[in-house]
Amino acid sequence: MAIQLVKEWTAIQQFPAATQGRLLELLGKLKQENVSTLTVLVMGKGGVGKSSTVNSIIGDRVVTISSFQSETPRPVMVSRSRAGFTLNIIDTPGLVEGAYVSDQVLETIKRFLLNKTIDVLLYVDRLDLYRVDNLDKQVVKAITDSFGKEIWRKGIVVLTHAQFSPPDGLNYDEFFSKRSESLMKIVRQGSRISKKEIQDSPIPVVLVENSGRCVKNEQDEKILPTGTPWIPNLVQIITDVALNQSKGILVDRKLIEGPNPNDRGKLFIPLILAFEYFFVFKRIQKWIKDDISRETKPSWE
Ligand SMILES: Nc1nc2c(ncn2[C@@H]2O[C@H](COP(=O)(O)OP(=O)(O)OP(=O)(O)O)[C@@H](O)[C@H]2O)c(=O)[nH]1
Repeated sequence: MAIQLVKEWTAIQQFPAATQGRLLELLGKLKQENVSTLTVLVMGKGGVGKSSTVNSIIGDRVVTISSFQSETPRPVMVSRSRAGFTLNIIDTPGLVEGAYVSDQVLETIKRFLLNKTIDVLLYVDRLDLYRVDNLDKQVVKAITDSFGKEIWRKGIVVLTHAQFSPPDGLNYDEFFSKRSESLMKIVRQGSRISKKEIQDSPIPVVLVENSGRCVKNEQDEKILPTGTPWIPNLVQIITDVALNQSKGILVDRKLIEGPNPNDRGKLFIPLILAFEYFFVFKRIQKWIKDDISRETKPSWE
């Protein structure tokens, strides 16, 4: 097995002091909760800004932008450590090829993740799009079928291109909430998570602006149109999700090679049928037989 080289997270010093302070505070919070490693999986369609988001979080060009044009797209894990804490971010190739979810890409991602625990899933898409379609649903379904619907309890929907101006007449917050709602509907449908489940543990939707032209505040931090410095905001939500009640998803052989994790209950169907046959059907049959044998013939027969 190859030894994973964990580099020191020196690029954190590239961030403005305010961002650096906030990030170190969040790492401290994780360590306080006895979390010393965090593995974040980044997934989504091609070209939505997955690699750019990884680079933005690390603060350096650690993965090549649009690097997955080669013939054999492969996931890449970037590991950085700081003050005894290790952050692993796994960038993955776009899941869609042509008009379909690529089984081959999905398979490569699953095998890459073998024996790793996913603490947080960043499901990346763009803010500046108006529609969701069946392909989006298929992407969510493919992720769910691969890792089980519990993965969404560790999920964050990340919307890139946040510095986008909605067309005339549409207010930014309104556009954002419409886009989030339609994406959330797709996540619900693709993962077969009920409305109630989502209400009980909502999946956060977080804005990101990877462009070098992102507006900055007085402290030199990259901000969203709402004024929020987005890097500490994203890391804060990653921390919250990592520390939530749900356990991380361990990608073991059973998960990769076994049946669809959402269909596991189906294994019990033959057992339930056998139980019904012997304990319900057979018993009723016996009662009827006993009843017939006990029956006294009416006098007119
Ligand atoms: N303006 C703007 N451009 C972005 C943003 N995020 C990514 N881009 C650009 O979008 C293009 C695709 O970005 P990538 O980060 O390579 O997207 P990806 O999802 O990793 O793409 P694949 O590797 O093909 O799966 C690049 O030209 C980026 O510079 C963003 O938030 N704002």
